[in-house]
Amino acid sequence: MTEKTSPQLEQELAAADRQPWYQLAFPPLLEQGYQLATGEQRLRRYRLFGAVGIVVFMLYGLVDKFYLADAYDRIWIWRWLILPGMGAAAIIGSYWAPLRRCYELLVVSVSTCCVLALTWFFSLSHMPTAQHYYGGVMLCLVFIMFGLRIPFRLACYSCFISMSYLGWVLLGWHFLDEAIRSLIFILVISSVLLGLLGLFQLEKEARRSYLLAQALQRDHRQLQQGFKQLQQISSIDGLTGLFNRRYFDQQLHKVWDARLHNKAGIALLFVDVDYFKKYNDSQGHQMGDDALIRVAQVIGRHAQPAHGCAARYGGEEFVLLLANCSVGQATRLAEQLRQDVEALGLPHPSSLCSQVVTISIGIAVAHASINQKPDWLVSTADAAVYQAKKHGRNRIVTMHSCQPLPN
Ligand SMILES: Nc1nc2c(ncn2[C@@H]2O[C@H](COP(=O)(O)OP(=O)(O)OP(=O)(O)O)[C@@H](O)[C@H]2O)c(=O)[nH]1
Repeated sequence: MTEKTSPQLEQELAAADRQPWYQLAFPPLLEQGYQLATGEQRLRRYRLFGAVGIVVFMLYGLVDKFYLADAYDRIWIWRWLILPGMGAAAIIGSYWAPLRRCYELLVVSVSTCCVLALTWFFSLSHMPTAQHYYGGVMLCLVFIMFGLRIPFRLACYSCFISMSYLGWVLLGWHFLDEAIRSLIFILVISSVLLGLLGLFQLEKEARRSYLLAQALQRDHRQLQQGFKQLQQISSIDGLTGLFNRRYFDQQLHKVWDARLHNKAGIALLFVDVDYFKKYNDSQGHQMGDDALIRVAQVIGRHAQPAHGCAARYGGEEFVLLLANCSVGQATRLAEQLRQDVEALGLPHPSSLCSQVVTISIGIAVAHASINQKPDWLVSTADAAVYQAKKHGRNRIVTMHSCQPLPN
């Protein structure tokens, strides 16, 4: 079965296509799908980059010893224990399902804490070397944006909080020249703005790719549905709903080829409605159509879809193909079919053989063989039905190949 695109998803795909360039969120159903589709990948990235980030953050502890020597006593515990511990806890927590819903918030919180801590570290020091620590702040923010690649919206919050605290610290950091402090702030804020712009583009691209993939999947589903409908239309008879001759021909060859090395017999029942021209002439064409539909329904009930098919061969002629069928089984089934049609009791006053609509059935049974073509079944069943007509109609005649057949 091809999966159908839900109308809501269809609408949302169209709406997402018209979204303004600055909008990053999809409509609800699409957004849910996007989060689901990318969730695992993001989680893996947070774990891997988070672990690398923790190691790098701790390595800088060696630098603190020389560059922030006067504040090292207060810093080291944060640098070596508290912040790496928070990071490690967040990574371990990612394996705990209830935490996954708010996991991104946790990642942003921990990484923002690291930026704030870095800013706090150098604000504690009065060594001239401390001013170089703005580079660390920048590095940390770039890592959050392009290493962890957190969502743009959360990155904005993180940058806003970090920049506010940095600005506040720089304002009160009087031992450094005001011009240098302004330069530091401008450098950091401009790199943050450029970073955010890049992150916005990255997220936009990722979302556009997802949208494109969804639209392609939808088109693929629609094509599959259309193809299936076309296949059905091209193989079904419009009046009776049975398969048409085209489909029957294909099935006959398929069944025959599949049983070339099989001992089971293949039976073909050729069914012809008796005196149907007279029925049409007396009852009218519309009634004739109705009678064909009723007869077709009975024939359809005797079909075994897994091993053959029932089809309208043309006009008032039908065929019933039965694989794995002996002469005895085919004859019994044909007799039952004949009786069932008769039992419909469709009045046929102009028939010369009965008061009701009846059928004649020609049966051909054979083993599939490379020395014989499957068309043999059709011509033989046709000849058999001709015999049935000749001998009075409303009867069955069986013919089979000269090779031994199962009874
Ligand atoms: N109502 C209706 N009639 C159809 C349809 N297709 C074919 N027929 C009619 O079926 C009749 C078949 O007539 P014949 O081939 O002479 O066969 P018959 O009258 O049944 O005679 P026997 O087969 O010898 O009993 C023709 O009158 C066709 O017009 C159809 O779709 N609807």
